[in-house]
Amino acid sequence: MKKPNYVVLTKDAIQSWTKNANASAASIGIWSHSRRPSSYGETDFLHANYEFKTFKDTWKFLNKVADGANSLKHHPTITTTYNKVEFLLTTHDVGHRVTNMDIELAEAIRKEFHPFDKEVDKPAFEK
Ligand SMILES: C[C@H](O)[C@H](O)[C@H]1CNC2=NC(N)=NC(=O)C2=N1
Repeated sequence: MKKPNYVVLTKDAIQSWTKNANASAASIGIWSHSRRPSSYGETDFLHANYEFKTFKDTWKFLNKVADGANSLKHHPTITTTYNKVEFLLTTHDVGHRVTNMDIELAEAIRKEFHPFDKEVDKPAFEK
């Protein structure tokens, strides 16, 4: 399969994206950039946690994300338990760095979350 032209992003470029993305988020769906050792060596990734009202909503969302990832040909690492979802986004093809494709996928995830955003009870001070 043909691979996209990946652009490995600088720390500053990633930071400016997370800052902008998080400006409109409350406590759910905050994106951050981290680096940690893994079995592949150092791994750079974008990270976020999401929360839903029900298990059913969680999987409605996850199925949309799966469709989006398939279209983009870029796939997230997902950990999910009941109403919680954790994403790790990194680009394997360039040695586990954060690229333009991770940002595109993160944007697709953020978009899919919109219909669910209002449903989750937020602490009173955030309402
Ligand atoms: C050929 C195909 O597009 C590539 O193997 C894609 C598939 N999905 C991918 N997903 C992620 N997260 N990183 C990749 O490097 C990657 N590569």
